[in-house]
Amino acid sequence: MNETKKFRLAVIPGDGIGKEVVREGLRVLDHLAEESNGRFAFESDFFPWGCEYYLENGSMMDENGVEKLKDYDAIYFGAVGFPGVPDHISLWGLRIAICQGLDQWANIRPVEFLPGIPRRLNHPDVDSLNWVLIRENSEGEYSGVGGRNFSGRGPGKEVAVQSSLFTEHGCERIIRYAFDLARTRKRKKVTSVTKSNAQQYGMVLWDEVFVRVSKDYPDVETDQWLVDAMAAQFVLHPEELEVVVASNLFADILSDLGSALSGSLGIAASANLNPEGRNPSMFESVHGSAPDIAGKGIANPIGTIGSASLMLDHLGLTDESKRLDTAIEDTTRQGVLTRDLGGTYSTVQITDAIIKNLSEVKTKV
Ligand SMILES: NC(=O)C1=CN([C@@H]2O[C@H](COP(=O)(O)OP(=O)(O)OC[C@H]3O[C@@H](n4cnc5c(N)ncnc54)[C@H](O)[C@@H]3O)[C@@H](O)[C@H]2O)C=CC1
Ligand SMILES: CC(=O)C(=O)O
Ligand SMILES: [K+]
Ligand SMILES: [Mn+2]
Repeated sequence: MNETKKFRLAVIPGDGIGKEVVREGLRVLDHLAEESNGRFAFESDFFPWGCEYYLENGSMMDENGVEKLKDYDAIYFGAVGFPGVPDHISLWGLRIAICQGLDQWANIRPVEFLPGIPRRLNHPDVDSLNWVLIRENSEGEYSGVGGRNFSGRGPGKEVAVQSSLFTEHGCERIIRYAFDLARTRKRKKVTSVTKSNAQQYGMVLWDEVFVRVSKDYPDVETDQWLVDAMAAQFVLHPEELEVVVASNLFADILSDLGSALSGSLGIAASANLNPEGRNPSMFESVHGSAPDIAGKGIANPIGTIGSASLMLDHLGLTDESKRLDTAIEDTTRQGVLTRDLGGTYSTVQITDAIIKNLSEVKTKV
């Protein structure tokens, strides 16, 4: 018998429902490893980083936390943020620290319309819709450039500066990524989203790079939109969307819109990739820690389980990834849904159903 292929995972459940949904994702991964009969295995190390850790230790993660993560094949992440710690401290101290620290510059956020889910979008093609948002994940509006409390100003006269930073290199690599991805899809089309009428420096640079790079891909159709109109396009003409590339902030907002249109924020998966493979990539749901429903056992685990599927694919376990996607689809088609989708099933029951369906699709794919 061949030697077992071992994958080392860094698991960071984080805060709120992050902990509840990562637990479920790991059950699915363990199930897949078990039924592989020793073909592969996951070795998971847990990192208790998050808001509780911050309240005890004064930082969101270990001082050399990002360095520690470099030893792993992949990072499986829940969500970060909880009342008691300001959101900008928790987000910058953990998720952004990891994404920027490990140069995970491509955030892939598919928008998928699963079967059996009440439709929020009244569109004739709704059952066949799917597109993918490519979010620039290293700079732009989340570059952290700015400041507050400039000297000489008293109460009531504060000034804050929050700048966006766009580099030609940063724009080019994410735009090329989008074009390369488009070439693998049925419809070869990339839509670029900016706001270069009002943001006349960084976004104009982005537009120029987009036009230049597009010339290397004459086989790929292109489209350019301003973000306000694109928000409407998501609702009015989603059949026009295939690969959509946008800046850090714009794609962040558009991905929540896309997931809501497809049913719920709870079903959206994502991958934070370092495409060169110099550092591990990180897989997490699109949603946050949802303090409003944390601890109730009702969070939808599909976004995080779907992110495990993206991780499997990234690790070369492509059959397992496809089977997991099929099992998720079977589960929603059977009407096994959490409350955010109008169902009554718990977080754990959704996972139970996915695992059961996995056993049934073993022979199908
Ligand atoms: N990548 C990350 O770790 C992210 C962290 N956050 C943080 O999360 C915290 C809460 O942020 P919010 O703006 O409330 O966004 P959120 O995504 O946590 O929640 C928004 C709404 O969607 C619902 N929801 C989200 N995920 C769900 C799921 N799996 N199942 C059912 N319902 C779900 C929540 O109950 C809430 O009503 C903040 O601290 C924020 O900074 C927000 C987004 C991403
Ligand atoms: C922070 C956040 O909202 C996101 O990464 O989607
Ligand atoms: K998340
Ligand atoms: Mn977001």
